[in-house]
Amino acid sequence: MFQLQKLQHQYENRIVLSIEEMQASQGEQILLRGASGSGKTTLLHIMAGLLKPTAGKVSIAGTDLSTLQGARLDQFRGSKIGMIFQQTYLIKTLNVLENLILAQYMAGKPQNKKVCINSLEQLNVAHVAKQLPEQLSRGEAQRVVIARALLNQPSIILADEPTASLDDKNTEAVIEMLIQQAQSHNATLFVSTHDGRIVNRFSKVINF
Ligand SMILES: Nc1ncnc2c1ncn2[C@@H]1O[C@H](COP(=O)(O)OP(=O)(O)OP(=O)(O)O)[C@@H](O)[C@H]1O
Repeated sequence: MFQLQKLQHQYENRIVLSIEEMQASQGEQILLRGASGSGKTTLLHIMAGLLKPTAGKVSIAGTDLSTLQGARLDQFRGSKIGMIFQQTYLIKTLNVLENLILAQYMAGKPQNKKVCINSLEQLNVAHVAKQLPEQLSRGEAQRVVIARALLNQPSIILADEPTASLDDKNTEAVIEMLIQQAQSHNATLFVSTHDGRIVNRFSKVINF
């Protein structure tokens, strides 16, 4: 369901990423492991359609991302891809619930408060629904972002260094949560890391 072919990316004429082929089947959980600067964030941004690769092709659920642009790409991303990136992209002036409703709107889905609250409940953060992003602790913000990423039942979840700067206990909890949630939604999960602590939780590890 996920396929990447002959992918290459350059920043200012410097090749930072070059991958011949990568595939994942539905529900597979994959760790992208590499040192700082090896290109993990670049790859995840390309997979999310946020960055256009210099060359190559990315297909998600049978759709070649390069065939989508503008609103169609936004809608595809919103409905098929759950993103847990280092920047949370939560809108500061909207409360948590409104941020989730916005995510439904962006995906072209009906705006349904109950579904949003349910998603927050699954991550144990329904109590912060009325709070603004700046009023959340880091752990709460991370759970809210995961709840939002899962809201529209994506077929693929992309998490960029979700355990960066977390202690061992929280690292375990976040990875457990991501794996569990991906499993229950039968979503394909890609997690990038340079954190050796989480390698054992994944059956497939791709080294950069
Ligand atoms: N916008 C940009 N313009 C120029 N070079 C960039 C840009 N973004 C990233 N790079 C370079 O591309 C390379 C890969 O960066 P990237 O952020 O993808 O790596 P990473 O593996 O995610 O690193 P980290 O683990 O530190 O987050 C690095 O050498 C970085 O300096």
